[in-house]
Amino acid sequence: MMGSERECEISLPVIDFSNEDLKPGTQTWVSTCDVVRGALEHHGGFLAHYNIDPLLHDSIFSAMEQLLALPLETKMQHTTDKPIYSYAGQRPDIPLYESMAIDNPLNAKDCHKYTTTMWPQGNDQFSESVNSYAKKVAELDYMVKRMVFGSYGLENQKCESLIESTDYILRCYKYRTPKVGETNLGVRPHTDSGFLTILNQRLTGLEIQLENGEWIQVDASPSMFAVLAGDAFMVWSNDRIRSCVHRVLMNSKVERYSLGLLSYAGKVMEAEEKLVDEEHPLRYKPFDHYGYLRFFLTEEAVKAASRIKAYCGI
Ligand SMILES: O=C(O)CCC(=O)C(=O)O
Ligand SMILES: [Fe+2]
Repeated sequence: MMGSERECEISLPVIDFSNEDLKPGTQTWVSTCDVVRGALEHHGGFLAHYNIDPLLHDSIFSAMEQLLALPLETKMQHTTDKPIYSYAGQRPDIPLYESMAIDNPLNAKDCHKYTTTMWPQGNDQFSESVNSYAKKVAELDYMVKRMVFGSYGLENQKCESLIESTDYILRCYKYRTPKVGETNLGVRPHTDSGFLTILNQRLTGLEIQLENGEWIQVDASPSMFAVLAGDAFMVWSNDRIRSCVHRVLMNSKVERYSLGLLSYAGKVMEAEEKLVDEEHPLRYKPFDHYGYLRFFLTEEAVKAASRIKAYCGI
């Protein structure tokens, strides 16, 4: 199904990224670029149908179950110098939630290093699954970014240099089931602080808020990926694209696992100059993504109506 321009204004399109005809230069590519951009401008996201090898899907999810089943002290080890939580959880306001981040999962050596921190005796299956899965989902990330650049009429070279200076994180989420009387809130409504987030969930629970305020439940399927713009994409696009509001509700009787490939700008980034004009005056100062992540948890940020505007809005 390919939503028309009108359709993607009212609902979240499901875009088929496994279509063989989806190659730069084809008519399908050109029309898909516009649907991708339309969905990101209206809702901050869309759903992507993207096939991954079922064996890889099974192995990455069992790898994540193993990881999150490690003792808390093991999971809480410091694994990155970046200002991100390598382990997040044990929060009284969202007691069901836990997550762990693997820094630079596209690099086999970094996957191996992370793995030996968690399993000093080694766990090749874990590090290989992480690396293969991240590489496969990164292909989708590149395609989406190329399409957005294409739809705005920007040179591909600009996209290549953005991708080159991008840092990736693979974050895995686990939600336990609520106890009697406990909230079923997994994660409260929020936008992500990154550039683009690509989520795949093992069980339903993820919900996306449309432009009109309506909440849409995302289906759980190995080939269904939610592609969500984060605050940095909003900065880059000078507010043409909005960051996607989403939340997680635990409505199942078993633990829920979900996986996200998150991208961050590794270099100071400015709003794309071609997206600044009289009708769209410059809205942001140069943006230091890691500076933003450090700012993100300060009291000033928590109090702000918009954290990104508080950090670098003009
Ligand atoms: O569990 C999920 O699928 C997404 C979690 C999420 O949105 C987040 O932690 O930022
Ligand atoms: Fe999120």
